[in-house]
Amino acid sequence: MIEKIRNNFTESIQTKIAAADVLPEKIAQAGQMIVSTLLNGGKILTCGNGGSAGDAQHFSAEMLNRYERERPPLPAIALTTDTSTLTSIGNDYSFDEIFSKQVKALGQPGDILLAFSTSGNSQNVIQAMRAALAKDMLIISCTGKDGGEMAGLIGDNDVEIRVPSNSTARIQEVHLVVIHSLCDVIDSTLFGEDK
Ligand SMILES: O=C(CO)[C@@H](O)[C@H](O)[C@H](O)[C@H](O)COP(=O)(O)O
Ligand SMILES: [Zn+2]
Repeated sequence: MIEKIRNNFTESIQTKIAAADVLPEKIAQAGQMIVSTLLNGGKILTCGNGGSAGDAQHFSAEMLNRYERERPPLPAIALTTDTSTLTSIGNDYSFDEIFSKQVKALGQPGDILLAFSTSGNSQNVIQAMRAALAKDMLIISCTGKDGGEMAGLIGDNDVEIRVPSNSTARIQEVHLVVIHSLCDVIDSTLFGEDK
C-alpha cells in the first residue's frame, strides 16, 4: 500500500513536469483571452463532470471571491451547481443537455466557456461547447488523453490545454495547476505584479 501511494505522488510529479514543458504557452494564451473578455464586459461560464465539476467550481470561486490577493470580484458562473436546474433539465430532456441549455440562456457573444473533461468525450460538455459556438462565445478546454471529441470542436480563436497523460486522476491533478496559473495570469495582468 505504501509503495502504491508513493507511486501516486511520483506519477503526479512526473505528469506535472511533462506538462510544464508543453502547457505554459497555452495557459498564458488562455489567461490573456480571459483578461480580454473581462475587459470587454464579458464573463466566464465553467462546466465539467465529477472531479471536473469541482474544477469548474474551484475556478469560478476564485474569480468571484479571490485567488491570492485582494482584488475586486470577477464575473464567472459554474454551470454545475444549481441542482434544481440540473435535475429538471436531466429529467425533462437529457443529461447531455444540462450545461448546453444554461449556455443558451446565459451566454453572450464574447463570453468564454471554460470546459473541463479528462477524456474530451463527455457529451454534456461537448453539447455545451456546441451551444457556446452557436452564441459566438470563445472556448478554453482543459482536457487530457487524446483530447477526444472536444479536440475537434476547437477553432482558431479557442484554446485547448491538453495534459499529456492517459490517467484521469493525474490529468485532474494537473488541471488544478492550470486553474491556479490562469488565476495568476489574470490577476497579474489586470492588477499588476503582487508586491
Ligand atoms: O474525479 C473523478 C476521477 O478522479 C471522477 O469523478 C471523474 O471526474 C468522473 O468519472 C467523470 O465523469 C469523468 O469525466 P471526463 O473527465 O471524462 O469528462
Ligand atoms: Zn477524482
